Amino acid sequence: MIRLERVEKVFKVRRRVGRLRRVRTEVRAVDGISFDIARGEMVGYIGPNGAGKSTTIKMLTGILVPSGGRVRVAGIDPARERTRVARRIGVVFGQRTTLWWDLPLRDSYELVRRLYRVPDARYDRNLARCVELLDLGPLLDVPVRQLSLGQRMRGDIAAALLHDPEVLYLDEPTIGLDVVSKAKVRGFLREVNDGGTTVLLTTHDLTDIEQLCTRVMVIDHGRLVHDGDLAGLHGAGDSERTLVVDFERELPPVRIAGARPVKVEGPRQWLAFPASASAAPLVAELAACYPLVDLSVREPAIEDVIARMYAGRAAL
Ligand SMILES: Nc1ncnc2c1ncn2[C@@H]1O[C@H](COP(=O)(O)OP(=O)(O)OP(=O)(O)O)[C@@H](O)[C@H]1O
Repeated sequence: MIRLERVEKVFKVRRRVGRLRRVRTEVRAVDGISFDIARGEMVGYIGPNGAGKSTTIKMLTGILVPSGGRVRVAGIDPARERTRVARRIGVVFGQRTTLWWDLPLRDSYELVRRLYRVPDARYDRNLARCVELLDLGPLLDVPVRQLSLGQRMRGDIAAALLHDPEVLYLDEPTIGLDVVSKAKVRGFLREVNDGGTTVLLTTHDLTDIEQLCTRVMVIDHGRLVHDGDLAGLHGAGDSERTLVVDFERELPPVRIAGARPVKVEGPRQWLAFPASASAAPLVAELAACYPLVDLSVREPAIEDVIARMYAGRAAL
């Protein structure tokens, strides 16, 4: 469905040197990336800030023309046939809305319908499904500017799906959302993918990846440094997850096999354990041996996982 062959994107920029001089330099935002994504896959695309994720997605939509290599989406070259590719893809940028700010959601959707010439029956069916699964009913007549971030995000995701795209690109779809909204968005994306839509998901939240993607690609300095499952990524860098545990009262740092105490703050304690291991036996032991009130599992930051991955390689 998506094929990249040695794709490059080089930006020419002018940099200030000293007070008066400016020199021309190049930024290699994407530096020879190749990958294939099959129809129906849901793939995570992660990396630190400035790694080249957005640039890749912009080349997949045809907004940016590659400096080298070959891009195909559903067999189409996006840079040459931008309108044709637009009918096959949906895009959600978490940080920006594609909706009309002053219009109610319903009117924005109507404009999308006309823009893509979506047949009435198909539009009605898709809208009804999004309204039901994303709880948009009470929001349809509210102007976009009055929506909360989580509501707006759900509105944006629906707008991207009304024309039945075969491929969905999501750039940080859960950024800034509370736990409930995140769960709603993730549940919906799972349904969309189960329905056969190919999804490429960019995120800084490893929980998104853990809950949604069987495959994750990591980009750093414009290069692909990992393509495999999340456990493989954690394993490559010996990264750690953290159990955040609330006890009934203050306790000395608890010691259980397979985890190490990291921090104690009143009745709350943080315990690190290998990210590739299951949390279940640790939770069972804590529940059996200590006065447990609440517990959650935190994923490591993507930056930490990548730093550990490099450290692991350097040690080989
Ligand atoms: N239009 C542009 N002109 C010049 N340089 C650019 C342009 N767009 C991106 N870059 C540079 O290309 C590199 C990759 O940027 P990109 O936005 O693709 O990263 P990203 O992985 O999406 O980062 P983030 O997680 O912060 O969104 C960065 O060094 C960035 O400064």
